[in-house]
Amino acid sequence: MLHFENVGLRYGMGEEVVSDLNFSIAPQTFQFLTGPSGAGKTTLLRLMLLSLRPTRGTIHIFGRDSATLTKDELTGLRRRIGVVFQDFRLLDHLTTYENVALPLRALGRAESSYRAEVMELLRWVGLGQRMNAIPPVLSGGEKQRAAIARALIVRPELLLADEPTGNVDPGLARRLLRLFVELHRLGTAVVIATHDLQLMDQLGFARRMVVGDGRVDIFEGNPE
Ligand SMILES: Nc1ncnc2c1ncn2[C@@H]1O[C@H](COP(=O)(O)OP(=O)(O)OP(=O)(O)O)[C@@H](O)[C@H]1O
Repeated sequence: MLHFENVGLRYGMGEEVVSDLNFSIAPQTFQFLTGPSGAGKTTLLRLMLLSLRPTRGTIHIFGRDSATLTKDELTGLRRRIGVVFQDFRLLDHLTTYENVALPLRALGRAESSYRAEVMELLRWVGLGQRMNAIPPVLSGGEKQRAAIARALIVRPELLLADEPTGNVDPGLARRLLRLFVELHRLGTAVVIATHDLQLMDQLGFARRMVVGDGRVDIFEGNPE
């Protein structure tokens, strides 16, 4: 579903942050993206989302060469991707419930068809009591969980998450990881950027993509 061929990226006139990347993300797979701070994990996630264009090489997404996509086509493809970024990007004037329901509303679904589903997911991520709160009054960890719920609610084909358990305690991190695994089992390809070795060790089957020195080394997980 996602294929990088000789991809390189530099910001402005700087050195290449990543060079000659060649890898694929297959449907229904689970991978961690890891590596030292500043190695290029966020850059790689932004390339996968096509919010950054490679300075060289090609990226194929859902079978299409990203360089040939029109703006509308790009918007259509992005709807198939769930994203959790470090700055959450919640809408401050909407409640937590409304933020999470937004992608379903955008798909034209009637509220009666998704209300119970949204509430169940919010309870699962520990926001059952915060459904009517607006993001400015949520803690960092609560915002992060709202952003995760919003990314998961449409069961995207591809999920890209940047440090999704960075602001929560270990118990909740394990619970959120279970949610990502469940999504994967339902058919989503999951990419989680993390520094958390303990978290990665909990999923022996997950592939590890280690970013460093501009390259990505891939270590396959154990068979499930
Ligand atoms: N918009 C930008 N303009 C210029 N340089 C950038 C930009 N964004 C990132 N960089 C540089 O690119 C490199 C990779 O950054 P990136 O944020 O992808 O790393 P990271 O592995 O996600 O780091 P962290 O783990 O600290 O979040 C760093 O040297 C960073 O300073």
